[in-house]
Formats: sequence, structure tokens, C-alpha cells
Amino acid sequence: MEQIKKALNESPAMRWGILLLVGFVLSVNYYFYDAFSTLKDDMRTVFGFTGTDYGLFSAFYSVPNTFLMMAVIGGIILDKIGIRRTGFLFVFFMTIGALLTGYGASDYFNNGGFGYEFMGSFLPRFSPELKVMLLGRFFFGLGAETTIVVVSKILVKWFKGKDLALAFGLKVGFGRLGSFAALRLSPLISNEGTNLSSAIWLGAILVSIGLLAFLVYMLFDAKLDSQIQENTSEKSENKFSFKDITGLISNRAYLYIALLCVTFYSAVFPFIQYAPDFFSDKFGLTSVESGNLTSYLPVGTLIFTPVFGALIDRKGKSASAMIFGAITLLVTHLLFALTNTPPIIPLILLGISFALVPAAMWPTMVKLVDENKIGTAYGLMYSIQNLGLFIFPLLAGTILDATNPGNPAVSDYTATILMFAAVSLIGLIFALLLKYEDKKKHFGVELPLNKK
Ligand SMILES: N[C@@H](Cc1c[nH]cn1)C(=O)NCC(=O)O
Repeated sequence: MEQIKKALNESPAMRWGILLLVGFVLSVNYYFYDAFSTLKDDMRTVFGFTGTDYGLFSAFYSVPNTFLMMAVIGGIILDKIGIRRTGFLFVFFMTIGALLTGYGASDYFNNGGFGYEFMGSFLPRFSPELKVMLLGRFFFGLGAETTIVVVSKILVKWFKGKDLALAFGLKVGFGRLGSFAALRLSPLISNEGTNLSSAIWLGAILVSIGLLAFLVYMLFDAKLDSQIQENTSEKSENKFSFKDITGLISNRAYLYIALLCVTFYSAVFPFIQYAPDFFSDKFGLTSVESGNLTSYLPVGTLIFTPVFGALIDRKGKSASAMIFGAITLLVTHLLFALTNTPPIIPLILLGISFALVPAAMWPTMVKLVDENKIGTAYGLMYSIQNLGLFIFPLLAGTILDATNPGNPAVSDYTATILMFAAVSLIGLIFALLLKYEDKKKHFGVELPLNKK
């Protein structure tokens, strides 16, 4: 009788070790994504960026994923050519993008370094440093989003049926750790703009170390694949068909989750990109104080997303959790916009929402889609989500400039935050529709994820 070897993913120590490794890749990804929010005012004083320039820089992350559909293409490539090759390619893009952004913000470039003259020779409305930073943000976004899809597939591969929601919660936690570090370190290093480019370079170096970590992961992935093939003598052949996409969007439950995803995150991530500036303008805090205050958000979610994930593994109730999280988000923005409640209170509410919805939303996908289509499903969801991550930072910057003419040092954010409240309300409607659809079609969204 042929002996079945114990595969690497059967070992809990290996599984959690892998989570640590790919979690690091996510941490540096989120670090670079969030490294700029506390630098908004420094970029205004050093580079002369307006609210719209900042919004454009923030939004450029999403251009490849929305207009070139790169996250969905990345997901399709992932299902077709596998984790190692796709992961390497997209972590590499993310690294190139981070290095390019650092270059655009560097003193060397801004003192007439390589490419400065050329970048100044077209589109004079945009400064040379903004143009290079936009290019960098473009490549960073192109790589970073598909990297998250790759990491999600890695977790499904190693954890399916074995604390998957907890693993997803911890994955999100690693991302939040990166955001926390960025919110704390960026303003400290930048020191009111005197070391602005060093603050950005630190992020670029961390992303480069993330590329090395992914190379290490690839060794374990190859080993696991060889074991799976030995044990099952199965060859995984995954042909992409457009029916995969049409199949996904004709599944209403999938569509509602994707629409909740775009609305929920559009009311959270773009808000965070402006939160430090909002806190200092509305509550008179310094950039370090407002960065520290904002950083409580990722810290709270770092702890609570895995806790909620573990609960969902055991008790289920994912759709109800998404509804509750969406209501909490709406209340948060209304408190921020219309009251002078001490900001820590709405921030705690935002933390609950920001922990609950991701803990429930991401692992629910295994209830709706087969594992060999999961990359495409996550990729499509990210591409749809990126449309929101493109539109809303820009819209926020435009509303901010329109309601505060003259690029003042202190701005009134009421209209901008009310816009986020309206988006949260739409998200709540999709969460309710998801629960209704699940009740009708019995996908089991409300059931626990762990196998009995
Ligand atoms: N598509 C990402 C966006 C992001 C934020 N920071 C870095 N990337 C996303 O939605 N992540 C899911 C999450 O809950 O963090």
C-alpha cells in the first residue's frame, strides 16, 4: 500500500509560520499604502501639493486595478500560473513602485537629478516630483493589490477547514500593524517636513525587504506542491474562461459582497488617508498627535479582527456581522461630521466596524466560490473595490478644496465627512441584501467556517 506523507500544511507550526512570513509581506504593503497620510501637510509645505494633488496621489494607487483591471487580471493569472510566479511578479511591481515614489520625493531628484528636466517638460500643471510619485504610486498599486489576492489564496491553500477565518483575521492584523507603524513613524521621521524624503524612503526599503520574504515563502510553497502532487497524483490544470467572471457576477450573493466591499472600504481607507489632517484641523492637534490618534485604529483592529475571525470560524453569523459593522461605520461618520464628540469615541466605533466587516467578508468567499476560482473572485472584488479607492480620495480632495478655497492650513471637513457617511449608508443596504439573498439561496453565509 502506498504511504501517504503528511503534507506541510498539516502541521500547525508550519501553517502559523507561513502566516508570519506572508503577514510580513502584507505589513510592508500596508506600511507604504498608509505612510503618506500623516505627511499630507508636509507635502503641502515642501512640494506645494494641494488637497487635489494629494487626493490624486492617493487615488493613483487604484488606477491600474480599476482602469486596467489589473487586480482581476492578477487573480486570473494567479489561478492559471500559480502562487509562486504570480506572487513574485506582483511583489516585484510593488517594490519598483515604492522605490520610484521614493525617488520622486528625493532631494537628489528635486535638485535636478536624473529625469527631472524631462518630467518638467510636459503637463506643467503637475510638478516633476508629483509626476514621478504618481508613476510610483501606479506601480505600487498594481503590485500591492494583486499581492493581497496572492496572500489570500496562500491562506486558503494552507488553512482551508483549519481556522481559516482566524488566519484571515490575523492576515488583516498584519496589514494593520503596517498601517500602525506608518502612522507612528512617518511624522516622527519627517519632522514637520525637514526629513520628508527619508520618511518615504524608509517605506520603500521595507517593501524591498518584503520581496526577500516572499522569495523565502516560495521555497515552502514549492515543497507543499510537490507533497500535494505526490499524495493525490493530481495535476492542477486551470483554464481561464470568461464564464468564470460572468458566473461570479451573476451570483447575487457575490455581487452584494463585492458592492459592500467597495462602499465599505471607500468610506474607510480614503477617510484614513485624510484622518490625521482632519484631526489636526478640527481638534487642533499637531501632526504627531493626530498621527498617534489615527494609529489607535489599526491597533484596535489588529487585536479584534482575529478575535472576530475566531468567533466566525466557530459560530458563523457573517452576514449579521457585516450589517452590524456597516451600521457602526455610518454612526461613526455622522459623529465626526456633525458633532464635537471627542474623536476617540467615533474612532473606537470605527475600529469595531473595521475589525468586524473584514473578519466576516473575506473568508465568506469560500462559501460562494470553488478554491480553484478563488484568485479570480478576490481579484475581481479588488478591482471593483479599487474603483471606490480611486474615486473617493479624489472626491474628498475636490470637496475639501471646494469648501476651503485658497489651500488654507486649516480646513473645514464637514462636507467631506458627510460624503463618507452617505457611502456608508449605501454599504449598509448591500449588507442587508446579502443577508436576504443568503436566506433565500442557502449559501451558508451565516454558518460557522470550521469543519466539524
Ligand atoms: N485592497 C486593499 C486596500 C489596501 C489598504 N491598505 C493597503 N491596501 C484592501 O481592501 N484590504 C483589505 C483590508 O481589510 O485591509
